Amino acid sequence: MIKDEFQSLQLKRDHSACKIIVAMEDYDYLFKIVLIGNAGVGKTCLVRRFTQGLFPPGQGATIGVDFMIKTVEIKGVKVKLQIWDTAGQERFRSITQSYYRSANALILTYDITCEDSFRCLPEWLREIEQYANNQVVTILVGNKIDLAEKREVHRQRAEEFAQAQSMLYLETSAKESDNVEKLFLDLACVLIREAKQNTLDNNESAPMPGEGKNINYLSCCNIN
Ligand SMILES: Nc1nc2c(ncn2[C@@H]2O[C@H](COP(=O)(O)OP(=O)(O)OP(=O)(O)O)[C@@H](O)[C@H]2O)c(=O)[nH]1
Repeated sequence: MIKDEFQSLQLKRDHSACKIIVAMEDYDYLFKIVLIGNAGVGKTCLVRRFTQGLFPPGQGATIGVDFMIKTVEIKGVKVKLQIWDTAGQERFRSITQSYYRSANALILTYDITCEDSFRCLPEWLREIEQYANNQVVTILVGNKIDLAEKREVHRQRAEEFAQAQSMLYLETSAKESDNVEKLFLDLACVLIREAKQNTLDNNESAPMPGEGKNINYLSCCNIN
């Protein structure tokens, strides 16, 4: 009797352990995506639009780093996206830099209505060069396209800049939900392709920051 109870307990334990393992492996890929860019360009709003389907009223500045998770399915492949939202304010730079290293993708965001946020891009690229691994996928995002009448950065100029830096380019509106889903899903698609080619940086033998290689990601996904 005691033995039976013990066996039943063992079975239950094995069963629950099994369940935990199933839950832990309930995705095919896990990717870390980090949003960077000047304060106020809309990084948090992009993340919240994608993960929660809302545009937060009176969104305050991010303090340090925040993260959210969303699992998506692309052509039968389950992809867990760990999305890190960093503070754009200069005073948090030393904290946020430490998140670049293990990122699979970076979303470098600027505000199309703010020339200054575009002018700072070379500075952000230097940060990427210095702190990210050289296989990171980088996409340049011009946010706030709902404010077309206030546009200060022409699309063509931004596209040319992105192309010169071997980055993908997309314009979004977190407010109107334009291209937000596309941004994350297309990025996931690129990352799946890279993972399949075994070129993602997920291990100790990863190249060190600054070893420098730019990558063109063009074919499988339909960014632009
Ligand atoms: N019109 C419009 N406003 C936006 C959009 N995205 C964000 N905003 C507004 O821009 C302001 C800053 O948005 P945040 O998402 O906090 O910007 P952030 O880049 O995360 O800022 P930090 O956390 O300081 O780095 C907020 O007032 C938002 O309501 C957008 O697509 N359109």
